[in-house]
Amino acid sequence: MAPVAVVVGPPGAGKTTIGTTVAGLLGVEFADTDHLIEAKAGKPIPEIFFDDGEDTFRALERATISEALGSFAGVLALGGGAILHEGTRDLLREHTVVFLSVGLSDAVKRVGLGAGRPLLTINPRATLKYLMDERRPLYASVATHTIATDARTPDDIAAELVTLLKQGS
Ligand SMILES: Nc1ncnc2c1ncn2[C@@H]1O[C@H](COP(=O)(O)OP(=O)(O)OP(=O)(O)O)[C@@H](O)[C@H]1O
Ligand SMILES: O=C(O)C1=C[C@@H](O)[C@@H](O)[C@H](O)C1
Ligand SMILES: [Mg+2]
Repeated sequence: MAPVAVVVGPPGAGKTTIGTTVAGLLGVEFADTDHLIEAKAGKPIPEIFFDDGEDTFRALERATISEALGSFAGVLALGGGAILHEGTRDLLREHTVVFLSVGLSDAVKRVGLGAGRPLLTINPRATLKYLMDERRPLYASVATHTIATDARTPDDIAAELVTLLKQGS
């Protein structure tokens, strides 16, 4: 068993929004690894970062993704930084992985002040630019499909993704 699609991209790319819509259109379940991790840890992500540190969070994230890749058949959205972990990138080989790309100005509008995002609490715009520049090649390296999302509605993006999945290309 494997997800019909794994959705990756930076904070604000629309992974949760598009993933939920696509799952609805396909009649399958949607899951977000951030929520699975919070359930497993019994506390919110900012608390995991604060109490245990980012390395512990990334290890927990990798274990959660590994489990979901083998047991979940719906649309799976990953956390924005999941691809930073080499072990997680390795897990994604052989899966259908969709990179939702977004430029800095649309991402900033969508993320707002970064509330609830532990890595974006200070100067969200500059931090987001840094994160996106660092991560873009990593998202691209795991992606089987890339969809540009700037200035497009979630419904339009979701429809393109469903078409890509149905084509199996
Ligand atoms: N294509 C879009 N156009 C305009 N707004 C969008 C678009 N996609 C998502 N949004 C809005 O941007 C915000 C962030 O979207 P969403 O939570 O889906 O992103 P995400 O990639 O899951 O982020 P995170 O990595 O923080 O989980 C939401 O308020 C959502 O409604
Ligand atoms: O971009 C990131 O590194 C993160 C994104 C969120 O989805 C969460 O996984 C967490 O806040 C870390
Ligand atoms: Mg999300």
